[in-house]
Amino acid sequence: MITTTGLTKVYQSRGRDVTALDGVDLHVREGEVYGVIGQSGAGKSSLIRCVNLLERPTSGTVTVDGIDLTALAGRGRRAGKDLRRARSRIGMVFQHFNLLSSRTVQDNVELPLEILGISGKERSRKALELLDLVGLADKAKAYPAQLSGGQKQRVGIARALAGDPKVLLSDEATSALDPETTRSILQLLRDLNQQLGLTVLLITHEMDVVKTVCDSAALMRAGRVIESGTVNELLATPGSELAAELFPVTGEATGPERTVIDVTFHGEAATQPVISQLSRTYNIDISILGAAMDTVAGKQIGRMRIELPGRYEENVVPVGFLREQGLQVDVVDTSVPNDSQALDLVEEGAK
Ligand SMILES: Nc1ncnc2c1ncn2[C@@H]1O[C@H](COP(=O)(O)OP(=O)(O)OP(=O)(O)O)[C@@H](O)[C@H]1O
Repeated sequence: MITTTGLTKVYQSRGRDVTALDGVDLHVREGEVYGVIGQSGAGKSSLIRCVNLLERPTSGTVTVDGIDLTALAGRGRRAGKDLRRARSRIGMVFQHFNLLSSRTVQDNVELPLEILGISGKERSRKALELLDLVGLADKAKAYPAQLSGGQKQRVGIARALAGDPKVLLSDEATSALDPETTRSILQLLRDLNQQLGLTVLLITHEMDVVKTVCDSAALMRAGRVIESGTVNELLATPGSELAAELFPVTGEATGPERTVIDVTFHGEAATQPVISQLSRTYNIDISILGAAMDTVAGKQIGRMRIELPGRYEENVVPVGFLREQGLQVDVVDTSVPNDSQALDLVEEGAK
């Protein structure tokens, strides 16, 4: 639904170049909620502003729903007719809501419809329908100043949906909200995604947002995408930074000559008594250093950090046993062999 290829944005600032985006390739599938996470300055805002051509990229292309937006003329307020039409199919939600304080809630939602030249009666019907959808049917005549932050954001979302977009872009939509309101707004985005089949691209600096609502995620640093994939793929990728942050477990080895591993349990594996089987089969004592259960991307996942006696070379077979049970095993000490060397060792151990 959204594809960027080689997206680059270089700003001129006080006579020098600032590279905000450095060749970003992004693929957002139809109907998914895709989160881009990164620290301040990583380039997230530049990315979202380039995706709807509020900023014109220095190079690279942006395709939304099959239309190459970068091929259409203009940018920002000076967009040409074709670009404006394409942009009306992309809703945008802002961190600080950007509501007009002199207009009622209903008139705020009607604004994009006025710009599209829709008649008064039809505008009013559509705005009331959208306010009902976001749970604010009773606030149509209120003014933004009379609303809570969460209600203002609901109005922002209703306004973003006015042009029947297929894509919703969300720029830190929950950053100004308290945790409970954040949860309700994320739930609303999820509901809209499912009810309307809306594709959502959101940027955030909060890992909890990704954990709560995203099907896929990308990690940005210094204008580049460092990692990306579905949340489940990321969680199953050994060494993934996003996975470690989405689902951290801690715990230190209790002494030398120990092997510390993180075991991740997905789906069926979560209910198998693998740790006691491991202990019995190989007659080893296992210490649990840390553990957590959580719901990530709507699925129950468990992660446990355990310690086995002896160095890694002595534990190749038990580690292989865990992997055979369908568990993901990450060895915590980075001095251990890489995956293919580990596989050789498992094969040798099995002989
Ligand atoms: N209009 C601009 N002119 C010059 N430099 C800019 C401009 N906009 C952004 N930058 C620079 O580009 C880089 C990326 O900024 P951007 O706002 O895209 O990052 P971000 O990840 O969204 O950060 P934040 O969460 O703080 O908004 C930063 O170094 C920033 O200073």
